Amino acid sequence: MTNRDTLFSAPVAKLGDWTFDERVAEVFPDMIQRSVPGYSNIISMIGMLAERFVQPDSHVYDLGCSLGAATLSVRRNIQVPGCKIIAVDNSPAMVERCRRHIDAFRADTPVEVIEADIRQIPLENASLVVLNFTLQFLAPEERQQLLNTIYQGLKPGGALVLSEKFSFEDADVGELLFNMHHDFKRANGYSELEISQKRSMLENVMLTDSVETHKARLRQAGFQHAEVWFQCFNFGSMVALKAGDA
Ligand SMILES: C[S@@+](CC[C@H](N)C(=O)[O-])C[C@H]1O[C@@H](n2cnc3c(N)ncnc32)[C@H](O)[C@@H]1O
Ligand SMILES: O=C(O)C(=O)C[C@]1(C(=O)O)C=C[C@@H](O)C=C1
Repeated sequence: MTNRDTLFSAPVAKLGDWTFDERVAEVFPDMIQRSVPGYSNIISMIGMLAERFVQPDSHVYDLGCSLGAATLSVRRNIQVPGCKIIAVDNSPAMVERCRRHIDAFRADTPVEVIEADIRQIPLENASLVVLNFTLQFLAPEERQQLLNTIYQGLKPGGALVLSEKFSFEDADVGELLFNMHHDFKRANGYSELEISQKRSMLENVMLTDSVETHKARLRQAGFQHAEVWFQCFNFGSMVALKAGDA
């Protein structure tokens, strides 16, 4: 059973900044499905990427895991000895539901769900790191440091999956894709009021980058290869690779 997102269907007198609180966590599966074009494809394909990249006796990190959708997709798709998935989120409401959600399914690979800030956790022995629509919620000046830490925590041959809402260097394309995203939300039953109230709440807390900016940061962190593997309108996912042992 998923609850329908009607959080912003009535006018809100004082719109504050966006937070991942109890009310958002309660409707999150419906909200993200109706807000992010391609979300369920990305979740399924993260499982396929896991099948290819997860190494024995290594860690998988799901950073900003929310309710654990990417973690579950990874876990469903790997049969690797000695592997552990570490799912991290700093929203207590998300973490509590994530633990229940993960425990509802049986599987061999252990999952540790940690309530913590992803800017502060140590990363080690990783073969796969997932940042599925999370980096965009860090302040832009903090993004490089996290990517550096991820690169250093990855084993040779490891990969980072980085999904984001993108901005575009070409203003006309940017406007088209922004409008297509709004069409997508309308087609999924969101009203103009819901769309504009959410947009204004996200304005200060979700600052998007272009694919070019992401690539430059990934290169700077040390990743030898990075490319977009999925895109729908202004949402997409990149994969960045750390070279294997020579
Ligand atoms: C859009 S959601 C991610 C969706 C999720 N990865 C999925 O695939 O369903 C962003 C998540 O990042 C978390 N988050 C944002 N900043 C964080 C931080 N500094 N440390 C830990 N979690 C953070 C939020 O609490 C939220 O649950
Ligand atoms: O840009 C928007 O309108 C969004 O709704 C995006 C977005 C996201 O990309 O994380 C923002 C918050 C919610 O977690 C779901 C989707």
